[in-house]
Amino acid sequence: MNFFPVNLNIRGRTATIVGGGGVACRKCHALLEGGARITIIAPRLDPSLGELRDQGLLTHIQRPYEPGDLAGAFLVFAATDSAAVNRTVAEEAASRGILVSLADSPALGTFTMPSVVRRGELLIAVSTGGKSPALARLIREQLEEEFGPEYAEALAILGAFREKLLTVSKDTAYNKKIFNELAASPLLELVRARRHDAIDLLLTRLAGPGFTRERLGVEKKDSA
Ligand SMILES: C[C@@]1(CC(=O)O)c2cc3[nH]c(cc4nc(cc5[nH]c(cc(n2)[C@H]1CCC(=O)O)[C@@](C)(CC(=O)O)[C@@H]5CCC(=O)O)C(CC(=O)O)=C4CCC(=O)O)c(CCC(=O)O)c3CC(=O)O
Ligand SMILES: NC(=O)C1=CN([C@@H]2O[C@H](COP(=O)(O)OP(=O)(O)OC[C@H]3O[C@@H](n4cnc5c(N)ncnc54)[C@H](O)[C@@H]3O)[C@@H](O)[C@H]2O)C=CC1
Repeated sequence: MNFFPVNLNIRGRTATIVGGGGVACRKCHALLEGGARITIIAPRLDPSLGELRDQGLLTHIQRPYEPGDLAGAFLVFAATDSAAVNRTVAEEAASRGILVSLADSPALGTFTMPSVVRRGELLIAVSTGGKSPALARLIREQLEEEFGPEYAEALAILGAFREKLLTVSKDTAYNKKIFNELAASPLLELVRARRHDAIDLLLTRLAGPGFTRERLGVEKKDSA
């Protein structure tokens, strides 16, 4: 399956999960990271999902799925242990033009979930086209070793630096040159070594005195 990757903004949008077991639980955690409003329709909820419900992080409708349940959903997950129910859910989603993922038969849906590494706003997603979720997980674990927490901080600096340069300079060719230089600079190593003064030197040498971490609003104190 040649999937098409996108990054969805689901903040405040409704994701409806039919089924409340282990699979629903995994989807639920990923959805909460994206800021979705979650509705779960299931006669039984896994205890970990019960905790999320008690914390007000999801709405639970405690009964089996009924036609019409998907009204208002932006995304749908058919995640029951019944293939027949999952198919019926997928048909309702399709008739309403809502994106749907089936836990048991990916080819019948319109999307699947990748395995994900997050470092701040850096998002690395791995899909195996449904061929081997176990391999997706293994690759994710390898990536977690390679891409440490320093990427979150470096990316915050790159983002603030870019936003400011774009507001003060309209010279696209010049800006592009500076962004490429900064992305290829030792910024990551400097962040890793917490050499904050050296980072300020690098930023100001590239773009001028207004570009210290303090002025960019991304300051961290030097470690002792
Ligand atoms: C198609 C897809 C649809 C979807 O759910 O979106 C799907 C389907 C199925 N998964 C199954 C099994 C397992 N799933 C996992 C784990 C994950 N599964 C995820 C995604 C996907 N799973 C989508 C494709 C992703 C891709 O293309 O790579 C991850 C990446 C993300 C997430 O779930 O959020 C998450 C890893 C999170 C992480 O740790 O990083 C493990 C490993 C484990 O649990 O350790 C196993 C056991 C080992 C194995 O089977 O490989 C079964 C068989 C059930 C049975 O045996 O009956 C089916 C059904 C089928 O294949 O038909
Ligand atoms: N996508 C994935 O990563 C994986 C997919 N699977 C597949 O997903 C299915 C679900 O797996 P688990 O969550 O582990 O199962 P589970 O048995 O833990 O949970 C099933 C849930 O579905 C609910 N349910 C059953 N009938 C329903 C109905 N008519 N309406 C609403 N809810 C209903 C149950 O109350 C329960 O909450 C498995 O049968 C398997 O085919 C399994 C493992 C991984």
